[in-house]
Amino acid sequence: MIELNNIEKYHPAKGIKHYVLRHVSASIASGEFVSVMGPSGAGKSTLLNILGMLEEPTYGTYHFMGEDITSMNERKRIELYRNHIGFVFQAYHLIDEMTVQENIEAPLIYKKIVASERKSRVADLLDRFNMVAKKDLFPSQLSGGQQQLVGIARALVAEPSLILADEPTGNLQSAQAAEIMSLFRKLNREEGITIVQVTHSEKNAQYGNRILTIEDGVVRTDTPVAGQL
Ligand SMILES: Nc1ncnc2c1ncn2[C@@H]1O[C@H](COP(=O)(O)OP(=O)(O)OP(=O)(O)O)[C@@H](O)[C@H]1O
Repeated sequence: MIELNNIEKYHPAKGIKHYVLRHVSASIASGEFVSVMGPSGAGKSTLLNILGMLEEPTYGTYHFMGEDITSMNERKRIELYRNHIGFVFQAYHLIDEMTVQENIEAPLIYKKIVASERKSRVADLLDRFNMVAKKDLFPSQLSGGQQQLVGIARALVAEPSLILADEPTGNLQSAQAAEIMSLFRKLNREEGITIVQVTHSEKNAQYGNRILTIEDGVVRTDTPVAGQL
């Protein structure tokens, strides 16, 4: 599903190249659940943003589902993103002025999906996540764990093949974090959704099948998880 070949990313500042990623090559197969770990500032979020087409690498190539993203025009890239990728953020990034229901529905409006289909998909997700009673509340009226469930429902509503999650439980208590990780495991195992998450938590990383560690922009280790949770 994902093939990164010799990816480099730097930000020029005062004539000096500040490298964030160097010589990153990696492949992720469909159906995997991969955790990206490493110290603060190592380049994890940058890597995830490149995978999610939110940032472009300075050099190297990125193939997603067989297509070369690095040489693709923006319109096609956005279409590929909308059809295949769901992003989950640490800080949820919900729209404060929209209700739970409207937040979940938003990606379908961008995809120009008709209202009846939108309503039915949103209703299914609300039901699945036990949030029917909360559908008319605003994000500020929910707990952190509930807000993240809405964030995940919004990522799922367009039926993505890949979920990218940047510290999805970073703002949550451990019980809520475990609930979110169990949900990811279920989506991965039962629905075959590929997941790549950035995490600082050893425990969260054990829910996946593989751990990539990054240090100073370089992939240091790539190891399977023994005794996956
Ligand atoms: N637009 C930018 N301009 C200059 N430097 C940047 C920019 N974006 C990121 N960086 C630098 O790139 C490096 C990697 O950032 P990144 O957010 O990918 O790290 P991270 O591993 O996700 O860190 P954390 O765990 O703290 O979130 C950091 O040193 C950061 O300061």
